[in-house]
Amino acid sequence: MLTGETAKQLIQEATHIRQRAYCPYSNFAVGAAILTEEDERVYTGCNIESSTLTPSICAERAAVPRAVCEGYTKFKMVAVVAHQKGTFTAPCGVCRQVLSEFCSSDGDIEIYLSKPTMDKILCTKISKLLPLSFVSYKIDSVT
Ligand SMILES: O=c1ccn([C@H]2C[C@H](O)[C@@H](CO)O2)c(=O)[nH]1
Ligand SMILES: [Zn+2]
Repeated sequence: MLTGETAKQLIQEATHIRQRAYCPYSNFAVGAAILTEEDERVYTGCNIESSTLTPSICAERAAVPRAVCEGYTKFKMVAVVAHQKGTFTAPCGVCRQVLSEFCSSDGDIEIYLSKPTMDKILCTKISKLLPLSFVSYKIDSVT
């Protein structure tokens, strides 16, 4: 359970798991941490690559099954940590779709993008990263 500066603690958890990244093909290590709405649990993941590349899994999607298998399906916040010069590392399209499945009861997820140094942190939300996602597409609300 996180208290106090929750987003920063979540970024620290993502930074920690990033050390476990298995990324011999890209050499690009990513860590992700999910804070659940229920019980404020934290579940983390790192990217895991395959020599055949296609089955590689992103850090965000490595963290999701750890939360869901423990019974947590409402995500309040997600932190993503990588080290890319001059830009933030944002979740890929597939991860955006997967995360949007598990929005908290307000219908959104806060997303924090950071480097391990935390010198700059970008705060956004899944509804901004993936507007009109498949799960939120309600035919009656579109005129
Ligand atoms: O948000 C992201 C972006 C990229 N990657 C991984 C996929 C691949 O292993 C490596 C290079 O794209 O980084 C993630 O895990 N999360
Ligand atoms: Zn991804």
